[in-house]
Amino acid sequence: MSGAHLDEWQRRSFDISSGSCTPEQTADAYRAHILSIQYAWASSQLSQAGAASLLRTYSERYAAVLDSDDSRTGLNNYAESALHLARSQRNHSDKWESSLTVESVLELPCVQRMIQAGTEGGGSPVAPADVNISVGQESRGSSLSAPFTRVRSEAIGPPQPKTEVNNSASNPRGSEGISSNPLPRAPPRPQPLFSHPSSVPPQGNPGPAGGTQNHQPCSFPTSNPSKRKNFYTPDGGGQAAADSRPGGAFKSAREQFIVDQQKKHSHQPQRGATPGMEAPVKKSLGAHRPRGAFSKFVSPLPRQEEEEAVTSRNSNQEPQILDERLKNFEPKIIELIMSEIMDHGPPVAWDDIAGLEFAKTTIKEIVVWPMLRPDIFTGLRGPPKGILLFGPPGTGKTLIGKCIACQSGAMFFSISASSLTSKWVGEGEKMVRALFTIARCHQPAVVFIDEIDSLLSQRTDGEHDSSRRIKTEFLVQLDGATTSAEDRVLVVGATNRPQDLDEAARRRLVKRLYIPLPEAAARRQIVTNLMAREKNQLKEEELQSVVTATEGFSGADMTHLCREAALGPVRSIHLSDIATITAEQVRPILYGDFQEALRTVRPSVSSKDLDLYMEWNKTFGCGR
Ligand SMILES: Nc1ncnc2c1ncn2[C@@H]1O[C@H](COP(=O)(O)OP(=O)(O)OP(=O)(O)O)[C@@H](O)[C@H]1O
Ligand SMILES: [Mg+2]
Repeated sequence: MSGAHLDEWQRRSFDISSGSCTPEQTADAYRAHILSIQYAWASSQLSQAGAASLLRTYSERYAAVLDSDDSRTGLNNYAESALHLARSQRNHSDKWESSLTVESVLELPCVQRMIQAGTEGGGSPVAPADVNISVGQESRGSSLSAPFTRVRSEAIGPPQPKTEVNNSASNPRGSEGISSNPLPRAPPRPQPLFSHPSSVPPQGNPGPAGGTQNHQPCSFPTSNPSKRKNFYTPDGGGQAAADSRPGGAFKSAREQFIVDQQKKHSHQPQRGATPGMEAPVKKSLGAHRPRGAFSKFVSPLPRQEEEEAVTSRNSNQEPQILDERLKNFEPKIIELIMSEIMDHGPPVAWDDIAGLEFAKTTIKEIVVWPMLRPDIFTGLRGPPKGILLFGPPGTGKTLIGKCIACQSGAMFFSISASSLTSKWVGEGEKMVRALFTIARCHQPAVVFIDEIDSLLSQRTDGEHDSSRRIKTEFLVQLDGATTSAEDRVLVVGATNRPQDLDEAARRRLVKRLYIPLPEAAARRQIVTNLMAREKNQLKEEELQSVVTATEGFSGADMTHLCREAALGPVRSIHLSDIATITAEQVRPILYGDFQEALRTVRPSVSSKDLDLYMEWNKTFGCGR
C-alpha cells in the first residue's frame, strides 16, 4: 500500500486499539479498513490471497462489533436505527415510549403534505410502491428494492391484495393500523393513533385459524415497540396482546422465537448452563454467521425454513437435551440449585483478604493450580476433594469463599443449609444429590457450604428424620466425590463451630484450615485498605497506635471500628448544618475519631473461645 494509505491505516488501527472509540467509530474504522483493502486489491497493490485473508480478518471483526450485544463494545440493536429515525434522537431506554402522538404526527410536514394531497386530489396519497412494501407485496420495481421487499414480505406474511390497503372499508377489522390505513383523508379528527387493546373489536382478533388475516397488521394497542412488534407475528394481534407484558424489555423477534420454543418444551429445565442442556441463548441477532461489510443482510426475524429447521432440530435432539445424569431430577430442583450459583456481590481479590497467608497459599495450591495444570496434579498430587475453613466469627471465611468463586475459574455453587432444609421440606436429600450431580456435570466445580456445622452437626438420636437423611446423603456424596479420582469437584465448608461437626464429615473434609484472628500486619492492612477509600488524615504513628489498640479484634471488628470512626466527622457537624453541608465540606477522618470509636467497639471473640479453636486446630487442623 502507498505511504499515505499506510498512515491512514495506522491511525485507524491506533484509534481502534486505543479503546477510546465508541462502537460506532470502531465499526466505521473497520468498514474503512475493508474499503482500503478492496481498493488496494483493485489497484493491484495487494495480492489476491493477501486481500482475501485481510478481508476475512476485518470482516469478522466488523461483524463482531455489529453483533456484540455488549453496549460498550457492540452495536447489536437493529431497532436502534429505527427508533432513531422515528424520534430523531437516540433512546437507550428499554422501556421506550414513542414520542409520536396524534398531534405530533399530524404536524409533521410530510404528513401535512399528504393530507393536503388527499383532500385536493381525492386519490390515494401513498405511492403504490410504498403500499406494496407495507403489506409485503413482492416488488416488481427496481432491482435495488427487491431484496428489501423480500425481507419484509417474509417478516410480515404472504402478499395481500392491494385493494385491502387502499380501501379501509375492505379491511375486515376496520383497523386503523399505520401500515394499512396510515392517513386520514378528511380533515383530521382527533382519534387515538395507538388505540387501547379494549378498543380492538373482538372479531378483529384472529386466532390461529384466522388464515391470511393473521398476518395483517392491525391497530397498535400500545406505543411500546416490543408490544407493537408482536402484532406482526404469525399468531396474530390477539396473541401478541396477550403475550405483551407491561414494561417488558425489548425483545428481538429471534429472541421471542426462542422463548416460544422454550415455552413449547417448558417441561425441560431452561437455565441451560448444564452441559447437554440447551445453553441459554444469547441475544445475538445474526451473530456467529460470517458477515462482512458487504455481505447479504441477515434478517433478525427467523425465516420459515429456519424456524422449521430449528423446530425439527429441537425435536430430534429432545432425548439428548438433558444430561443423562440429570434425567431423574425434577426441573424445579435443578432450577433452584442453578439459582444458588454465587455470582452476586462485588468481586473479591486475594489481596482484599488481609493476612491469612498460609490459608491463601494452601487454597491456591488446592484450587487454582490444579485447574491450571491438571496434568501435573494427578495421582498422589491430586487435590483433596474437601476443605474446611474454621475459626472465630468474622475472620474472613466467607470472604475466602467469595474470593474462590471469583478467582478459581471453576463453576461455583454456594449452597446454604437453609435452602437445603427449608425450601424443600422433606426433599433436602434430593437437593443434595442434585447439587452434586450438577456440580459433576460442570467440572471443575467448587461447592461452598457456609456454616456447614448446621448441615453436618453430629447425628443424635432425637433429631428430625429429614435432617438425618440430608446428612447421610451429604456424606455419601462427599465420599462419592472423594472416591471418583477423575471428578474435579471440590467441597469447601466454612464454620465457626468446628467442634459440632460430625466426625464422618470431618474426615471427608481432608484439609482443615484454621482461619485465625488477624495479626497486627493484617489489622493494619484492613484499616489501610478501608481508609484508602475515605478522606482521612491518619498519620503513620497514629495508624500504628490503632493497630496496637486492636489486639484480639477480628477482621469484622476492624471493619466495624473503621465504620464507627468514619461516622466521627458526620457526628461533629452541627445539626442545623446537616441539611445544607456539601460532601466536600465534611472534615476528614482523624485519629481522634478512632480513639472515640475504640470506646464503643470491642472485640467480639473471647479469649476462652480462642483457646477452644486453637485446641481444635492442634487436634484436627492442618496448619503448621
Ligand atoms: N482477613 C480479612 N481481610 C479483610 N477483611 C476482613 C477479613 N476478615 C474479615 N473481614 C471483614 O469482615 C467481614 C466479615 O467477614 P466474613 O463474613 O468472611 O467472616 P466469617 O469468617 O465468615 O464469619 P462467620 O464465621 O461469622 O461467618 C468481611 O466482609 C470483611 O469486611
Ligand atoms: Mg461466614
